[in-house]
Amino acid sequence: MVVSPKIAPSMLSSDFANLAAEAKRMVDLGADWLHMDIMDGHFVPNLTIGAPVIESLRKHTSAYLDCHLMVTNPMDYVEQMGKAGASGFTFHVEVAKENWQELVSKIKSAGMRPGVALKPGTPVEEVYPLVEGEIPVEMVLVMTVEPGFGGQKFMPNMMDKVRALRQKYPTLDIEVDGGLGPSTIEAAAAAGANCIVAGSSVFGAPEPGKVISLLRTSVEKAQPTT
Ligand SMILES: O=C(CO)[C@H](O)[C@H](O)COP(=O)(O)O
Ligand SMILES: [Fe+2]
Repeated sequence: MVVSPKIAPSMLSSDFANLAAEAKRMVDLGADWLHMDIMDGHFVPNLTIGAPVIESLRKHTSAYLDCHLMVTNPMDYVEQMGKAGASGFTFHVEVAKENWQELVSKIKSAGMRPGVALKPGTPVEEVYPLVEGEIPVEMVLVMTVEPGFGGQKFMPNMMDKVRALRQKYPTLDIEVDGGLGPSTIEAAAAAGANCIVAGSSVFGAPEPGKVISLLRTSVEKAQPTT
């Protein structure tokens, strides 16, 4: 297998009042990562959680916290997110055109894994320099909905971006986020995505563990065997 599947339930769809228990439930059901959506009410028209919640959650889990920062000034969050115990720090390319090199370097120095995300309207070519940089990002997150809210409809035309990335970077972690579930995973896996964020399809299912394992099996089946 060239790249390993990472199934990341989006905690945005969890019961925030019981976050520690929800995180444990997802890990016990087979989640590889926990996807944490940080929104500032400015980059996107919604406000969620920040470093204090990551810090609280970190006391209850050793899971990989895959933090997706939908914020206008990601640089302002690096230090606090690192101290809070975030594992991955994925910022949006749309707000890091000038300073991405410094940002990636600071994310690494703060002990986190850097990733870059792109909105549906952003051309995939914009992230190539970040993947090929002197200090490269280690994951690209292709948004398959407009960022801001869970429960939206998957945009299949975003798979062209995933295909282009996979063709260019065979071992890169490529994450898809938004509207992923049993009815859309085949398209994403066939295009080459290996990190799968799923919120409403997991938390809304009668048996979330079955959805997690279905997502994993789809990614495994789509991988080349050599
Ligand atoms: O980044 C996000 C929204 O901006 C969420 O991670 C995403 O929407 C997950 O939710 P769902 O699987 O329900 O679409
Ligand atoms: Fe997300």
